[in-house]
Amino acid sequence: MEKAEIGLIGLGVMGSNLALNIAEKGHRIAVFNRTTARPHEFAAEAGPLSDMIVPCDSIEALAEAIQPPRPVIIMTQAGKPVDEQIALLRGVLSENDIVIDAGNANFHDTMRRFHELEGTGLTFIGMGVSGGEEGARHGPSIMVGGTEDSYKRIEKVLLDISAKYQDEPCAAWLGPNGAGHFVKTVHNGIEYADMQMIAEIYGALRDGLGMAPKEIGKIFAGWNEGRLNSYLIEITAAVLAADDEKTGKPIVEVILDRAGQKGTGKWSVIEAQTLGVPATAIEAAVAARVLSSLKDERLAAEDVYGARPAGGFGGDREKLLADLELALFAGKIAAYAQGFAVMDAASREFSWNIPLPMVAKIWRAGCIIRSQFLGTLAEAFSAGKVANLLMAPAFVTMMREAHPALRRIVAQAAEAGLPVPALSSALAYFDSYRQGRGTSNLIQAQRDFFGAHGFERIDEPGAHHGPWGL
Ligand SMILES: NC(=O)C1=CN([C@@H]2O[C@H](COP(=O)(O)OP(=O)(O)OC[C@H]3O[C@@H](n4cnc5c(N)ncnc54)[C@H](OP(=O)(O)O)[C@@H]3O)[C@@H](O)[C@H]2O)C=CC1
Ligand SMILES: O=C(CO)[C@H](O)[C@H](O)COP(=O)(O)O
Repeated sequence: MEKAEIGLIGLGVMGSNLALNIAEKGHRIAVFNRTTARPHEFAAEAGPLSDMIVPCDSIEALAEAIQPPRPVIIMTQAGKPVDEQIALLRGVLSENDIVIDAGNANFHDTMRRFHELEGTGLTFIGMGVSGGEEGARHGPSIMVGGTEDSYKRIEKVLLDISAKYQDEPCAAWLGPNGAGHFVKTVHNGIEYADMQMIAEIYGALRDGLGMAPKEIGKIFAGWNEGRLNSYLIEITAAVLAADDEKTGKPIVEVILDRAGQKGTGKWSVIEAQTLGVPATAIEAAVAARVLSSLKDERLAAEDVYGARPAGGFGGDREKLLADLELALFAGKIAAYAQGFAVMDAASREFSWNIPLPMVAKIWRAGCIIRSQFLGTLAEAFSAGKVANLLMAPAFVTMMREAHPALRRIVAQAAEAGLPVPALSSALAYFDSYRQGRGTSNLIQAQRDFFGAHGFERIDEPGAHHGPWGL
């Protein structure tokens, strides 16, 4: 039988769709799965693509089915399963073969795995894939970390299967070892912030203005035609328009207000803190998911403190809706500024040299946060390096227009008792970032007072102590 060009382990949601995508683009693929009946079922269900798929019922059969040097994609649950699959592959692969982890790995694991395979003759690639089920099937955004040489060896397949933005493939090599998975982690951190801010605006429309889901859905659909045009706004409109088959009610009304998480948002925040980069909107979004999970405690607290009175958002309705759209846009700018600052700091810390304009470019299509906004962002980064996205001339213009609306919405929400943690964190970040004279002179003095930590003066260099008279 003709040998396959590439292998894949893990025929779950992402792996099976990625395998179909690879097969459809003309690359013969060998597949293996822990539940060994699955590869045969999968190949049988693949219709006209079946001829391009080689089902394997053992890891040995997988290795045997691929033409050396073999690239093998692992698309299993992240963590221990990946280490287990690598251990199995080490027993059957040989010199120059490439092991590619395409799941949502923590980049520290990716760096460890990369170093563990050094000197074995095998090479490791950590590859972030975004786009969910549909993206994996028809074109995801692909963020690759590893040696440039190993990337070049799989580049053709990756460019073929990736999403295209105006014919430009949304796949790229972003740097050595952990760079690809780090970028995917921050992508997800930004995704958390985007989703949380959208949910906060939904809350303002639902609880502040008393609007019904379908009405809110139409507003989001309208916004999707303008500056907020993005996949997440588009699916929000679709979700709000959908009815539950069981009850006939809007589906969003029967879904519990408790969201789970798998770790990438939290990792973004941990790495931001470790690198000393403020990522307040992402932090607020992660915390909001945690708070959402405390459903019973929230109900008990509502009993104790009383529910907030309904409504609370007033004034001219058209102006208010325009403010809500602009507020979401301003929050988005701040969240992306934070995410890109985190990647920039990591790139310097780990000497990855991540091409930030390229990151923005490969996020323009295929991934969950794809948007018109990322086109503008890619142009801004390509025009020259800036300390922060908030300092890029195009974004200065946009933020000047948008931040007053964010301020009005956060103020109204606070007054009405409606939580808008990500939006208010984004505003506080912006206000702190553009405040030439802050208040940390007092923090310096306090630290010196209680711990003799010393402080800097505005009028002479060196460390000084205050007249505390202790
Ligand atoms: N779903 C999404 O939208 C996205 C997911 N990802 C990431 O892709 C990866 C796969 O996710 P997804 O496809 O959604 O997950 P699924 O749960 O759909 O599939 C998981 C796959 O992993 C296999 N697996 C689980 N545990 C083990 C183990 N201990 N040893 C070997 N194989 C194992 C399963 O095999 P079996 O059939 O035997 O159970 C199955 O093939 C994850 O890292 C996820 O975070 C990335 C981007 C988007
Ligand atoms: O990577 C993804 C999208 O880009 C996955 O869907 C991921 O699971 C999303 O994160 P979480 O489950 O924590 O919401």
